[in-house]
Amino acid sequence: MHQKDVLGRIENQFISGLPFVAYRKPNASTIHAMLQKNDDVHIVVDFTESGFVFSPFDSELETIIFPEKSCETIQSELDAETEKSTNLSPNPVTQISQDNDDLRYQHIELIQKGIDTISNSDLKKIVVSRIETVPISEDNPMRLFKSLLEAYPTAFVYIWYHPKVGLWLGASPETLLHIEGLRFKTMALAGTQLYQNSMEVEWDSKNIEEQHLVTQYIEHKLTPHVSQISAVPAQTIKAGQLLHLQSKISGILKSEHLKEVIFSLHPTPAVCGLPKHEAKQFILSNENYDREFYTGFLGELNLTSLKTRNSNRRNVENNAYGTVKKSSHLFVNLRCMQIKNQKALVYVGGGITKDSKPQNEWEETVNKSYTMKSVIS
Ligand SMILES: C=C(O[C@H]1C=CC=C(C(=O)O)[C@@H]1O)C(=O)O
Repeated sequence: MHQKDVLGRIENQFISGLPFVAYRKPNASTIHAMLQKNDDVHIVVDFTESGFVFSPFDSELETIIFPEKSCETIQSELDAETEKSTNLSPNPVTQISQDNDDLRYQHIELIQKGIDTISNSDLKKIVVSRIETVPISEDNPMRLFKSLLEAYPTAFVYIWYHPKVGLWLGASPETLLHIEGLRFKTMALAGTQLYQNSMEVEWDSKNIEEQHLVTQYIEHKLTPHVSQISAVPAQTIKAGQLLHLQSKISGILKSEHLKEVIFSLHPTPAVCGLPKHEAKQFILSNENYDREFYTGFLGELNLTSLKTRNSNRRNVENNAYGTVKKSSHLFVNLRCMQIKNQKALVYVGGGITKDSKPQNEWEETVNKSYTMKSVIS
């Protein structure tokens, strides 16, 4: 299939009010889409199901799945034109409108409350977030999806729709879990600064410590579930016009049962805080809005693929005996927006520690908001 055919099929699905997801994995050139055949809301029971999952921030709430068996799956390679990045330039942080003054005041108050709570408790980190509402004239979300594909080739770019739940788009830089058989990969992502034409940047102690806390937490939480685990030292990575610190963590799981592994991580300190329970309580009582699926996770769950034994083998007969491998590829739902009533609800947040400076943390959320806003206006 060609890209325009896949985009045409998902557009028809949208017009018909039927659920679908379309996505492109980081640095990949294939668009995948799953089109559900009716508008039932399917809920995950135990994470042994196969399909595409969409899970909210609050892990007490239900995870939605487009089950593989209830969907038509289609795919296409990206057009050459879509594949090359448009290299969006960063919008200046100085364009702050009157509306933004109120948002700024409220968010700085929340950040300060986070810092005070950390100073007077055992909390080490809290990720506080906000929502920004942007009017949109665009009535065709496929164009937004196409712009995201063009702008963010290294991100997990998606559009997800269910008529009974909502319409979401995003370009996430963060893998929650990638599992093939028993092998897993994940990452500890934290720390943010604006990209200014160089990857050779210095990180201050606040960002280094914040990212280190995330790495330690992930290693600690995964230890009971793995027979092997290792983390590489943090590196600077680019996500749109932002830089983050990232450590890659990988190893071997003890069992294929994913539910415990997923929820030992989710929500990670990259989106919630440390200790997890106390940070989540702070968020639910103080943010004053519902994160819904922002900082939840989404992606392929238990999809099967046939791996041939050895593609170099001369013995063609042997190649016929491949092994069926299950794989899951889940991403954290960051740098995302929900489209509702001709408006884009853009979600942004950042990690607060005892060393946070409220004005800097505010500006960080403004910078993060441009990942979505740059494709809207
Ligand atoms: C919570 C967000 O980012 C997280 C991921 C990377 C860096 C982050 C930070 O520097 O605070 C956040 O933990 C967001 O983009 O809304």
